Amino acid sequence: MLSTCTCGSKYTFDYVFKQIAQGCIREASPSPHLFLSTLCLPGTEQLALVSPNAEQYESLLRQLRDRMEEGCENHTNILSQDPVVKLYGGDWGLDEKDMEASAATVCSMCEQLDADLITLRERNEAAGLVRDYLIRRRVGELDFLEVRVAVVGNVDAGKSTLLGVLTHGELDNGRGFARQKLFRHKHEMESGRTSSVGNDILGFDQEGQVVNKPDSHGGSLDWTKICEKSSKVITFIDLAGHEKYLKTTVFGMTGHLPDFCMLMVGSNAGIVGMTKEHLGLALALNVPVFVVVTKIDMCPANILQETLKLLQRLLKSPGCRKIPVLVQNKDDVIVTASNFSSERMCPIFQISNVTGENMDLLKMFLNLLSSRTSYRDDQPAEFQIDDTYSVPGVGTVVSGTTLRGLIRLNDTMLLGPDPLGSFIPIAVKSIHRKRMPVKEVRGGQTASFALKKIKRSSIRKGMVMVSPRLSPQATWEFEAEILVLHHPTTISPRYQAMVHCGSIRQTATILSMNRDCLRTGDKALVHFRFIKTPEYLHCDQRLVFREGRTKAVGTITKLLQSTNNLPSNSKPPQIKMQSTKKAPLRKEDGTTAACDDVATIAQSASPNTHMPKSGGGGRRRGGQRHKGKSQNSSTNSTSAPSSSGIGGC
Ligand SMILES: Nc1nc2c(ncn2[C@@H]2O[C@H](COP(=O)(O)OP(=O)(O)OP(=O)(O)O)[C@@H](O)[C@H]2O)c(=O)[nH]1
Repeated sequence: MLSTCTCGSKYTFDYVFKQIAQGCIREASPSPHLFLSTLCLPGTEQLALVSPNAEQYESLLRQLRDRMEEGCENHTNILSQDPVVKLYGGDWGLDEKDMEASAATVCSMCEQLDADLITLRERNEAAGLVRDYLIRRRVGELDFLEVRVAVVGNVDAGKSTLLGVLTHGELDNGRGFARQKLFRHKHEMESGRTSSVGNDILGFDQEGQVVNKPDSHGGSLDWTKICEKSSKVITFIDLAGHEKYLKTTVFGMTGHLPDFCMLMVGSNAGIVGMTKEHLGLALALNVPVFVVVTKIDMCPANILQETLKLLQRLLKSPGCRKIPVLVQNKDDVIVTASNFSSERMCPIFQISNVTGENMDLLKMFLNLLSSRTSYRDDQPAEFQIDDTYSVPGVGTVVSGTTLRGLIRLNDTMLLGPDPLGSFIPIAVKSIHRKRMPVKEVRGGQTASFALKKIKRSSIRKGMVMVSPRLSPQATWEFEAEILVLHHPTTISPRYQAMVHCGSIRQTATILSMNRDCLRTGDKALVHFRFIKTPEYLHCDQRLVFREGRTKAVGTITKLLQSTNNLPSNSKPPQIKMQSTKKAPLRKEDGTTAACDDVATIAQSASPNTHMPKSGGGGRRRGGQRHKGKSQNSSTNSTSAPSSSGIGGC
């Protein structure tokens, strides 16, 4: 039987959070987790799952379906929500017979909903058995649930090492062994520093077991095999910890649309360098954060305690308003994972990449995470481009994230905006998802498309491919409500800084604002204008506005000046970019590409094409920084005002 019905009772989210904040999270009963995961019938105090009548069964089934489709408008399609159900008796615990009967009922409901019932944990309480189950919907043979996790933290926090350990299943030696498998470039091998956005994948099968099996020669990973065997794939967006790569890290956080952010902190170093900066970025973009404290094997106990104390203080501070929860056992994992998307809870893991301590808890947590993106196939499709490639024998390939809708092979989409704000019809020649050729992709999934009859130089990051149903418009000017997080002096009209919004990264000028000038902590409605090209924007999109140490975050409130958006069949004006002739496969920033899917596209087109070895994902290296610089300083043909407003009021 399921627990006492708690719907509509005092166990609200606030109550749950208060309980957690007061350290009552592991109270025997009532557990906050039960509130979130219990199925109940209205007006029933206790509910028999042992032998429900037809009406009860129908009601339970409906609730379970709703839980699985939570957050999805109209429920016309399924969100990848994996609910956790706890089976226990009214006084905490069931005898074995009732437990089996209850489990059989839930199992039959799962069958009806085409889902699997996975045992997470079983324990014996004073009054009997208690079991936690994960209910995971089944996916097609070549399909899998996708969750994106951005990995941030200061230099040397152990980001690349943890990803190496997780994805390759081999512990580190404390001297950079595990991260070697992820580095693809000589300068990274030499400096031990990540310099740009990398992708690594970790697959879980239906039972929640890791499927990654590195090749015994060289330790590379076969992404296609991982995806074939997985029902859930976690894509780690590995970001650079060094301040000089902050712009690339911001791009990774805005352009790669992470569902969650894993903030890494070296226990011996503590909250240093970029830690607060990265945490602030995740908060500004409303990305739920969990913290992983590394190197507990080499950290004296008092230093570790000090780091944890400071971390908890930071998370609870008015700026963060998080509820830190130290994860110490499977119970905590289940509680935090089921409540995580609420954004306020912040689980803290303490791990060692060298001894592997608590790695199982972290893996269990990752397996329980659900994507935050809901999708419906009937929505008009939108795809945002975060990189472009030239693939010999194939042509132009774009990679990015499907924001909504469904894109099928041979669909005609509108690609744009070009510098004049136009969108041109374009046919999708082939689609790859995590290096696997597929026939379609939907909202929330990353993909690469080979496009017909278009030069790579006509495409740039920040462009979109959208359904013609949307009649897209490009925007030069927009209004946003912004909050200045930091500026050394004052910001006034004509100030220019880089706007990061989705995969858009372009300098914009402040034309006007509803205050004379802005200082750190000020909020204002600000009128912006892009300096180079119009962009495809939406109201309510989050943005980051930054230049050096100046930082502001905000939300777009109005699109002000749109361009003529009629799809033009004329050849789009080409943006001046680097030549693509020399290298077999070149990225937009001129470095050799090793994109997830592009490698496969290239190989399928021409087996002799030289590509970096697979494994650990494609790494994109430092060029973005220089590219961004040139963008910043590029001359502008529009009527945008000059940048003389910097700092002056
Ligand atoms: N003893 C010990 N050493 C660790 C642990 N995790 C990482 N290291 C070591 O710490 C060093 C830095 O780790 P990295 O993974 O390169 O750090 P990073 O955060 O990716 O650094 P950037 O890429 O520059 O941002 C390496 O020498 C690792 O071997 C750990 O849990 N215990």
